[in-house]
Amino acid sequence: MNIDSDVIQADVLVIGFGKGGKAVAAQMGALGRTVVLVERSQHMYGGTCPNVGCVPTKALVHHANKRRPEDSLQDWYERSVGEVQALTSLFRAGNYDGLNGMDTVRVVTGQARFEDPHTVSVQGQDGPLTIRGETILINTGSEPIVPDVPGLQNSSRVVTSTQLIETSTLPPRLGIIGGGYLGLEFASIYRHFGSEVTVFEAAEDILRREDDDVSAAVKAILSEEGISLVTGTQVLEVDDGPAATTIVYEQDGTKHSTDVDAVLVAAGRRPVVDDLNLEAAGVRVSPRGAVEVDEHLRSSRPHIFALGDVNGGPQFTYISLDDSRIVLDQLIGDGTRTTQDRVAVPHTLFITPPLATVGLTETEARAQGHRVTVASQPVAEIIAMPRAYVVEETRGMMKFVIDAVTDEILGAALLSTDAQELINTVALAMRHGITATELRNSVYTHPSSTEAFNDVLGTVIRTDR
Ligand SMILES: Cc1cc2nc3c(=O)[nH]c(=O)nc-3n(C[C@H](O)[C@H](O)[C@H](O)COP(=O)(O)OP(=O)(O)OC[C@H]3O[C@@H](n4cnc5c(N)ncnc54)[C@H](O)[C@@H]3O)c2cc1C
Ligand SMILES: NC(=O)c1ccc[n+]([C@@H]2O[C@H](COP(=O)([O-])OP(=O)(O)OC[C@H]3O[C@@H](n4cnc5c(N)ncnc54)[C@H](O)[C@@H]3O)[C@@H](O)[C@H]2O)c1
Repeated sequence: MNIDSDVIQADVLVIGFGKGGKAVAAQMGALGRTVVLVERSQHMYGGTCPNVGCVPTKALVHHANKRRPEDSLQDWYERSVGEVQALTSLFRAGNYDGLNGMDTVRVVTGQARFEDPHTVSVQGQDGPLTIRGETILINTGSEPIVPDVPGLQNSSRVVTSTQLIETSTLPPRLGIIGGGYLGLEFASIYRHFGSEVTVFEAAEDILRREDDDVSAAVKAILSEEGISLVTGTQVLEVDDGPAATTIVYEQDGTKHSTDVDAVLVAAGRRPVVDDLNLEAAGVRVSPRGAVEVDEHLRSSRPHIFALGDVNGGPQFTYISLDDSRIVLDQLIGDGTRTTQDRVAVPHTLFITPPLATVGLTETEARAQGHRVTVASQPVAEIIAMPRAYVVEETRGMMKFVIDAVTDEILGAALLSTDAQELINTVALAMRHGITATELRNSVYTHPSSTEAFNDVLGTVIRTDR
């Protein structure tokens, strides 16, 4: 690493230890470029996903579902939180050592702030430092939005997802504001741990993008599990009492209230840009608060890129990773790859069983002018998939939306055990033009969940003539 009059020089300076930035850092470091990666918190080496996001929450899904009826709720929960924290520590250390252990890469711990378009100052554990980067990557992620509800900001029982998963006391009653990805996943996790859960969603319904049959199947599972979904609601007030917090809300013109022991804010996340002093760098921010980027992820300063949640794109770890491919293509490739190249990007909502989706819904496909064939089955009736019975999870359904003329797979919604894996096969098939008939007639291992495709794709429930 070149040290020139107290200024550290880097070929590549990465701000934030997110997925995309660390992938570029590792690749550029391996090519012999000097890389400095600045992360503001020693608890966040590796970024949101392995520390406070995907990994711990999916580990909690796993632990919550392993609880036996005879286990004490609190003991099981506390043990689970401990095990998940041990796992995240392991991943955190691995992330730090993996990068900092490279001769060409240095991880600096502290808050980064632009001084000019090429210079960043760092305050914190390793600071004060000044770092000059030829190329700079902003990869600072996102943070929870706390809605402007009276009492919410100051309530001692309001928590973010990060705070909740680190608290070893199970809230007997959990209120969740927001019924999106976070809200529904946490509702499922905490219900399985034994909390009474109420979700307050402002929109008229949850999963509005999904077809009615799919969202009805999800809602049936959630409500059979005892999760209360309050939709089309406005939370009016959050009121701390000595023993509980009262959530006052309005639904259908009537005021109601519910007492809870903890309130999880799950109302969306916004890009982290506030402390970066982007004005000093001449980097523009969009009206929605994200770093403005073009399809190659270059900001208004072409040597400064933004990757992951901070650029206002879809907030998923695999999108941040894909951002790294675009940036690497700019730095060392032929520079043709863009955000527009992404097709058939799948998503999974990790309730139990998970809901994984890709492509168009039936409604969207018709709206786009396709004549549609729908193949669908409840999981319990898929004879070719004994795995559902083997793992004792026969709830859910699988649905494929197929072009009735070309046999092209337009989309799928899989509410099923292993759906988070299955959907990647469907997405790959869609990307490579494999038809519904080909996917149906493929040879799959037995007993596996993929075998379901042999049955479901042959079970046409309606087709447009
Ligand atoms: C509870 C939860 C569960 C999720 N589950 C999933 C899931 O199952 N699957 C999925 O794909 N996605 C999931 N997500 C979303 C996913 O975690 C994010 O989309 C992804 O982690 C974003 O990564 P990133 O590269 O944008 O940056 P991040 O991983 O968010 O990293 C940004 C880093 O920048 C640091 N930083 C910020 N400002 C500064 C500064 N000024 N100086 C230095 N460092 C700074 C932060 O401390 C942080 O470590 C989940 C999110 C949450 C909150
Ligand atoms: N499995 C996954 O891939 C996964 C899991 C968790 C989070 N994430 C990512 O993290 C992002 C953030 O998750 P999220 O669930 O916070 O955001 P979200 O945008 O998915 O959902 C937020 C929900 O809160 C509702 N809402 C907003 N203000 C409200 C209010 N005042 N009262 C009631 N409801 C309100 C919105 O209508 C929306 O349904 C997601 O968009 C997703 O990209 C992904």
